[in-house]
Amino acid sequence: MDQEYAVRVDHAVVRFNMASERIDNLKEYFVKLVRRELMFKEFLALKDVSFQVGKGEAWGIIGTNGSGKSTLLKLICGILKPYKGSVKINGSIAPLIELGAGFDGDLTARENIFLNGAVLGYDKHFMQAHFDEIVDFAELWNFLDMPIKNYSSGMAARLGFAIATIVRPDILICDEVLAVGDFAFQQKCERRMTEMRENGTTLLYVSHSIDSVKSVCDHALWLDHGNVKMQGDVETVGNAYMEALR
Ligand SMILES: Nc1ncnc2c1ncn2[C@@H]1O[C@H](COP(=O)(O)OP(=O)(O)OP(=O)(O)O)[C@@H](O)[C@H]1O
Repeated sequence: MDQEYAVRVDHAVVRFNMASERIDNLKEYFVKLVRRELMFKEFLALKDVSFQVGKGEAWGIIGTNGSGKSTLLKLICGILKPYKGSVKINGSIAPLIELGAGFDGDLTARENIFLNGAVLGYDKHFMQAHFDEIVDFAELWNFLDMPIKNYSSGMAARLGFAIATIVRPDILICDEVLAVGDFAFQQKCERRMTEMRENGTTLLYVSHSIDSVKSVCDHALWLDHGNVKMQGDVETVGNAYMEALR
């Protein structure tokens, strides 16, 4: 019964330490450290977040700038560790979080497809078998031998999305990356997310577009200053959020 969840977050707290004064060089840092003059200001990006995502569910994570959405996704992917609380995952995760995080700017797109595949745990043969499908989806046949550093952010997002979704993960995590794609590509991504959902993939999706969240997700989690303001079905939570923004 307990294995029915894909993601379970229990009372998670994420803390960042920020130096509260400007330190100009390493020497000054150590002098202050030795004299115990170094002051840190703790900042809780997530204060007490609990929610559970069932297998096959699609959750939209919504909230204003700085409310903790990306921090929550990074916590779920294991990029960040909770200061308190716990995160449990059932299944393989494909994170699509930071644009080009799995890319090397000096390598060509062709090389990066294999590199990114390896990062996601897939061998060369698997990537070779899916190569055409990836490039077709990203619509980047004419730019395959260009180094990724010359790609626009939208082009890099297309390629990242095409790779992350070809591998059919159990759990797909998408941050705002899709926002940099043009409208036609956003529509294409939404269709693919819906199709993956129909095949049982669990989805966590951060977006500022409530319409997009409503069209792809069945649940929503509304974050506000690092706390859960509301969670539940996407219509109710999405509408309450829109109402609060007015
Ligand atoms: N590495 C870090 N060090 C210190 N503070 C951080 C760090 N990463 C994020 N924060 C802070 O945590 C808070 C939440 O950031 P987060 O990126 O999760 O917000 P968000 O909801 O995704 O915002 P946006 O809608 O603007 O993308 C912000 O106040 C941010 O400044």
